[in-house]
Amino acid sequence: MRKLAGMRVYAIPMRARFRDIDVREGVLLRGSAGWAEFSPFREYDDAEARAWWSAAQEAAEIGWPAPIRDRIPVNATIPAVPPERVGGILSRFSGCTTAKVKIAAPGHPPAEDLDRLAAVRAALGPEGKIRIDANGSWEADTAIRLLPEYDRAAGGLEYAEQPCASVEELASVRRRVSVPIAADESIRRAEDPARVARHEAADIVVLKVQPMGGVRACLRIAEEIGRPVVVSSALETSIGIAAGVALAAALPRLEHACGLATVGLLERDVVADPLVAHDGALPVRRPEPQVELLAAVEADDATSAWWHRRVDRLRGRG
Ligand SMILES: O=C(O)CCC(=O)C1=CC=C[C@@H](O)[C@@H]1C(=O)O
Ligand SMILES: [Mg+2]
Repeated sequence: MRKLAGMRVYAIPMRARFRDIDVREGVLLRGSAGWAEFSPFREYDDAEARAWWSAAQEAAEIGWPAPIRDRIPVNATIPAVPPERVGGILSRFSGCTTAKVKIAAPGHPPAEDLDRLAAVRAALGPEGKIRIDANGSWEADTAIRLLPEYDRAAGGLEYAEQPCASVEELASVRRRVSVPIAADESIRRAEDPARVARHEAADIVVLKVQPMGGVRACLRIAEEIGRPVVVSSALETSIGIAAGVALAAALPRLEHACGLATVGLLERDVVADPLVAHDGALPVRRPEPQVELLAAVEADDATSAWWHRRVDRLRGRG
């Protein structure tokens, strides 16, 4: 098996479990345009991972469109943790006045979410903005019943991200509740992201560079859908986050804080000057990995072999 020049497989523990992930894994590779990250989640098949590979190719070999802003406002991201952990997690997001809170984790009752939301509101104060993300867990009826309760517990919600799985359910919930609806999986895991717009299923769309196939692909989708965009991460190192920053920097309009401050959820990073929030924003720049930091997060042999096989299949050599 031929190894890509400069290809490194990393494994980095998360500070708190996030979407059932305790250790984030992926590949960093260097091309003529710079370093790129390729980190589709393990359970995704090759068909789904293909768009992530295209995004890495764009970063490595082409680069990104010119920025029109130099600072990206970002939100804090709060995993489904008990309320007493909220303060500690928020402290990793310097100056962020918007928080996205994970809710509806399997096996956890709504009461836990409501306590978490109250703790986030207490920490942010009345001016803060709170959004929630259910990752499509609720039936439409449940969403219609619970969203007003969550709205009250949070002291007002900026929006609810993907409360239900299907576009039809999102549209029906949106017609019945006053909390604005954002679409995430209905964009990034859909054959046709524009269905969200045709069904009037969302007020806001969440765009992630890797699953959507790159910065340019995201810019095209944003134009086609014509809704306000929140650029969010796929839980990358600063190398992958830089692509999200490039998208947020190139969008014609950016009205909401972006979910790009997630490097703080990882125990380590691969660059000396990580893309973490300062004063509630990320700078628009493209950091380079450092040799010693790459060495410190190097995956074990079995993990590395698994990722090399995945990359080889996507490059047509598997
Ligand atoms: O949007 C954010 O604040 C951070 C990114 C984030 O929440 C996610 C990143 C990667 C996988 C997802 O389960 C999750 C999401 O659903 O938005
Ligand atoms: Mg989401």
